[in-house]
Amino acid sequence: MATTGAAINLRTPSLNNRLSSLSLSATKFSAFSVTTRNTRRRPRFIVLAASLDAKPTVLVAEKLGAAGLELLKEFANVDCSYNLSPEELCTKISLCDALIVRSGTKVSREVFESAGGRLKVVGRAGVGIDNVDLAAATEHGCLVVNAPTANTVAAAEHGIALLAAMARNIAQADASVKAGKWQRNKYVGVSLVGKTLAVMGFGKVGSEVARRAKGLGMHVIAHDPYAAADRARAIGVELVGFDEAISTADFISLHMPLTPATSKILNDETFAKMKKGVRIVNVARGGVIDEDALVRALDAGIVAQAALDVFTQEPPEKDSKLVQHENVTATPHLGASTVEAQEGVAIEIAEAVVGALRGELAATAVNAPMVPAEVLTELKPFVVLAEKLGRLAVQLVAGGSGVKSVKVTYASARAPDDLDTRVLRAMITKGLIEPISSVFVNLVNADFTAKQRGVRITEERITLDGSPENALEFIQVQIANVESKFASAISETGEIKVEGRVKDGIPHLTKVGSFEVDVSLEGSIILCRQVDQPGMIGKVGSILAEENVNVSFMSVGRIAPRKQAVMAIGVDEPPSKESLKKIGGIPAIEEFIFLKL
Ligand SMILES: NC(=O)C1=CN([C@@H]2O[C@H](COP(=O)(O)OP(=O)(O)OC[C@H]3O[C@@H](n4cnc5c(N)ncnc54)[C@H](O)[C@@H]3O)[C@@H](O)[C@H]2O)C=CC1
Ligand SMILES: O=C(O)C(=O)COP(=O)(O)O
Repeated sequence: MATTGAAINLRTPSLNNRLSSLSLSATKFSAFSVTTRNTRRRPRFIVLAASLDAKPTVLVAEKLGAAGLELLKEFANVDCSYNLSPEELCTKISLCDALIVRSGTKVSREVFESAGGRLKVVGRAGVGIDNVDLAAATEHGCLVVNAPTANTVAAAEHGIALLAAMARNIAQADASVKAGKWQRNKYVGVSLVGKTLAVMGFGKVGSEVARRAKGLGMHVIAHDPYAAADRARAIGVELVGFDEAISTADFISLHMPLTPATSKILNDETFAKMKKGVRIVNVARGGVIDEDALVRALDAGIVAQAALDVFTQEPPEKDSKLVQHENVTATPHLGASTVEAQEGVAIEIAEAVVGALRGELAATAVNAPMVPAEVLTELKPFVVLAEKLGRLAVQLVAGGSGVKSVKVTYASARAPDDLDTRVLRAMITKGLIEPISSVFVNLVNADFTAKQRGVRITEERITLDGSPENALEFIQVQIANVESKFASAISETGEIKVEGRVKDGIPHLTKVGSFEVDVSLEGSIILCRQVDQPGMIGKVGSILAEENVNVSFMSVGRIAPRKQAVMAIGVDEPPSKESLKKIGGIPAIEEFIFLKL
């Protein structure tokens, strides 16, 4: 039943008038299309999909570098309110489009729930996002971005500072001198040179610590289940297993994130495996150490000293046994606190937040796929196509059918692993779900929302021959086990099927059911199935012209001359019910549907 044939394009600024006088027939061409240039609008790549007509409001809840604040102020109203109580934060948040925090603010589920859907982005001006409830953010479609690079060196330098200060009792000796004492024998330290340092977590900070420790003449080993051995080898570090790292080290420096898997990773059991007299530095997160177990290990002399920048509870209790321990050096979470790092972090997070509010995909998104900028640029028109195909497909479903199973097919000459379809899948989901619910869907919550609504989306790749110049040839969306309001949208295999391509940067609908059409996906669309005969385009065109509805694109796909045909008409304005009724009343028209894009 598939239709074939060439398409011709006639470009004209006022198509309706011409159509009514020309009464064009489709009989000469198995596919015929007319487009007007002036209807082209640059599709905006909206990820957060919220139109910010007024200036957005950004709540900055912790101190941020001046350069970052300036950047934010150019784009948004900035409310700097520090030291808010959890209740105050929940009250304020419903008036904010974005929130910027550091490690001192808990962005809990209640915050997202109190936001009433307005909060679109949380910016973490730093690395660790353990203070943000990511699951709640994702469920509420709120993007979380961080500033992962600007404080790396500062944190590594602080780690090294603590390492050296601990080994030479700097803090204790300083306090002693200030107390009027001169205790040269008490504060004899240990040397770093030749000692083994185990870097736990060989990421950005860990590898910078390793590099610096090598410069101090230390033997550096590292443990990181996800790090590449060649990256470690390149700086002369051997990657080893967890037990080997902790049992051979004279010094252990922690640089992994706090996650359920790393929570209390140092505990009674693991302290027991360490060399007696080991020294520990923690610039990561307090929660990676069982702090009570550390106190026991310090008391038992298993751990000779600890230098801690981070604590499970910040600030810790005044009488915390750990902080008060004479072999503990403590700093108040200062790892990222250098002038340089704070300026860098502030700029990094301000750019990420403004970009996200503008609808750009954030490169530092924590709860959404991170897609390289060049890939995004290439996929942009397909992203628009994907959403519109989803939107069209779901509007073709007959009421009460319930969308449960959707298959998306991507046809491309690219190798499957050379095409990142996550953004496309998210946008198809957005298109499918938004027209039938009040849920706001974006790249962040698309998969979650689909799952929650019981919509199963499967993806399939067709690898085409030919040059992989274009990222994609076409995208097909099929909805199985449903009835359609427009029977012609059901394919030979029984699913609702729509297919689209990008032509000249503009998304086009190129197939409905088994009918090949060609209509640019702008404005809205009328689909009609009719008996193929002369004068049909003209008749429909004149009805639309009567009420000044501008036709942007028109195409007819048919199975055979003078048999059934599907006419797809792109319109800039939605026609009135009366006009649609008149179109439906044309004797040769068997069924029709009006679809909003
Ligand atoms: N004290 C402070 O002010 C600062 C603290 N940080 C903390 O340092 C942590 C590390 O920061 P970056 O190096 O920038 O992050 P990163 O993401 O570059 O590195 C973390 C590394 O930990 C590894 N890892 C994950 N699970 C592990 C496990 N079970 N065992 C060993 N390694 C594991 C990862 O594979 C990754 O290579 C952050 O999560 C943050 O909590 C970061 C900056 C400043
Ligand atoms: O970036 C991180 O993970 C940090 O721990 C830095 O925290 P801060 O921004 O100084 O509160």
